[in-house]
Amino acid sequence: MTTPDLDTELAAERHHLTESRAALGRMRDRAQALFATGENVAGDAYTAEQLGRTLSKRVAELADNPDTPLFFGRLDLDAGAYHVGRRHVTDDAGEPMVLDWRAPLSRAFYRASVRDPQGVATRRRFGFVKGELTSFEDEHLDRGEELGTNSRILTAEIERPRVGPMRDIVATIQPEQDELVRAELTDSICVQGAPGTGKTAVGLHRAAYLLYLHRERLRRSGVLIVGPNSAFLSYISAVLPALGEVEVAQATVDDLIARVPVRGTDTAAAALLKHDPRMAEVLRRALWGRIGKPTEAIMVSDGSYRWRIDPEPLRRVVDEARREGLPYLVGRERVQARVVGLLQRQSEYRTGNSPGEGWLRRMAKVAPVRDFLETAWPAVTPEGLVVALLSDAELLARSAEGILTADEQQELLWARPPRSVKTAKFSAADTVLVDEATGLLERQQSFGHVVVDEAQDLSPMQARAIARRSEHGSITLLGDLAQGTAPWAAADWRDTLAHLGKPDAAVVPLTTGFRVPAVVVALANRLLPALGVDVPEAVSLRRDGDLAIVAVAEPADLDAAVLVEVTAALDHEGSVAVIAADAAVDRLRAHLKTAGIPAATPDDVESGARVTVVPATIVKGLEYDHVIVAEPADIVAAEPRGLHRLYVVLTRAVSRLSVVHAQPLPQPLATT
Ligand SMILES: Nc1ncnc2c1ncn2[C@@H]1O[C@H](COP(=O)(O)OP(=O)(O)OP(=O)(O)O)[C@@H](O)[C@H]1O
Repeated sequence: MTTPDLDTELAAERHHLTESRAALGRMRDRAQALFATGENVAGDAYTAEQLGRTLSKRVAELADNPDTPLFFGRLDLDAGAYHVGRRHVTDDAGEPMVLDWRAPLSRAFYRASVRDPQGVATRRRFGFVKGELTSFEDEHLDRGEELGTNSRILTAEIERPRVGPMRDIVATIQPEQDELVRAELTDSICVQGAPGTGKTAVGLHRAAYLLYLHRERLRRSGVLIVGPNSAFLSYISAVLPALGEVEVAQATVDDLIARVPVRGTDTAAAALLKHDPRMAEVLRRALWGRIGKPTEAIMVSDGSYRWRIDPEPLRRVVDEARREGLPYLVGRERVQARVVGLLQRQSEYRTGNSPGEGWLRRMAKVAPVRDFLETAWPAVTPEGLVVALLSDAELLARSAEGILTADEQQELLWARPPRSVKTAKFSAADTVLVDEATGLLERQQSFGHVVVDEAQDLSPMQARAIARRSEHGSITLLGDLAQGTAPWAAADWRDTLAHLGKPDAAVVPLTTGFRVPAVVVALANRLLPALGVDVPEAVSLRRDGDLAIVAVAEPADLDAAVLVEVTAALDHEGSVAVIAADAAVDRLRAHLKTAGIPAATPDDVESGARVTVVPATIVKGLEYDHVIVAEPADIVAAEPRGLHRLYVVLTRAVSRLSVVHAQPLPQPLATT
């Protein structure tokens, strides 16, 4: 840095920060005032409500968090200097004081380099402590100076202790991440990245970026973030609001398809089969096989008239509607409307008058038309279709012929069919079948953009459920094949992309790790050859960090050893997590409690407790400064893809990892 008078310069920047905060405050006051008077100016109740909603959103978007810097960088271009920050701030004359990080001009902040300066003479990064500007760092690109990942401010940001929910990374997005964040709305992309390479961060920032660039369009169609579980969703839930985006839907795949309550269970084999893409074709056949060939005429009495439609034209109506390839219930409505149309034509011919709306509605419901529809194109619900398929061996055999073996069909059939659709005890896997059936029956909402995190665990049928919700939009798929723990986890992204209906999406790797220290990555990487996937190894940017392997003599000593590690970790700043096989979680939590250390659950990101005890099966996507893994052999033994689970568990640590074990370490870790 070669600034003539650092103090004066810093004072000037602080002044600009104070002024910008004040200007943002005035922008918020104006929005607030409009919000307060909105009801008086809007004509009717509906417009008033719409306006009120827009304005209250606007007020929320303009919220200022005093703990985060309003701007974090400055670009000196030929055309002048711009501060780059979380949102646009303008002075009372409308002149920019802070430029939104997503504005086209801000792009150079992330991408400019000595080789390609993009008009930038100097790039300045600011250091902050709790929203107070404390330092800055200049790169004079025009003089060939470039810090890259050696930036002190970037390093401090990456190494800062993690407490509470996930934070945004707008100040330090790296060039290869920025390329993904700013990809076109029409581009569907798949990011394969090792643990901690910023996939989640990239996905969330991409959502914010797209909303900025295509605000109106995406407000109408919506942006959806799909994550693996509710603990993960609450961990990431603060990022988009901090970026001023308060209106993005976040859901797990299960939330998305939750049409029926889950009250039943499956064998592992049946669940696997229900997530198999062959089931889509079986369901399709079961549904369309219901359509019958009209053999009888329809006769309708209408006052003194009698109308008749012969089987032949009825057959034509049904065949035509079938060929149109519409969702089943839309097709049914078509058939109904066309049959009424045929009646209408007869009536017009005979009476010389056009019948009114009431007549058309009545004809659609008369018994002969209803009876015809019930045989030719029967009504059905998604739940009804699934119940029928899983209860009726003959229907299943007919629908699955040449697709499922007899054994597979047997595996699917309910041992005791429910008495009615209402009393059916659907399993979690049945819900994907019900969703597939829904997609066959009716049109589903398609979002403008869908971000899917931890996508390696999507089953083909879950991928199809997401495909239906992004049919007219694009997707960002984020994941790591090495972290696939579901029985149907993907081995190749091309398969998942095909099921998602985006077979041509680019698969882009991210390899620089921002979370896990190099010593810990080296340990976790020992598992990679045993995981059976072809992925690039992570390269950690972090040289700090500690790893301790603690062997105890007896299983009975394990909890005490974990307690020692937790106590030691509490001497340092940052969050502490004990991660264990699910079955050991209650025991460990009780042990800590007896020792006077209350532990939070992972759902509770706002909890004041510094220690969290986390079941291995829900730790995916989360991170903690100090991680204590209790008995890795139990984590591996708990499930078929236990080694993959252990890989996930070991890569949650930001600063320190302690592995406490009484049993021998799992094979790949034991070899030193
Ligand atoms: N450019 C960056 N600057 C600062 N911190 C970053 C950057 N990129 C990522 N991080 C931080 O690194 C950590 C890991 O990021 P993130 O959770 O997005 O990784 P991931 O690839 O989704 O990991 P996993 O595979 O474990 O789910 C987070 O704390 C994130 O804030």
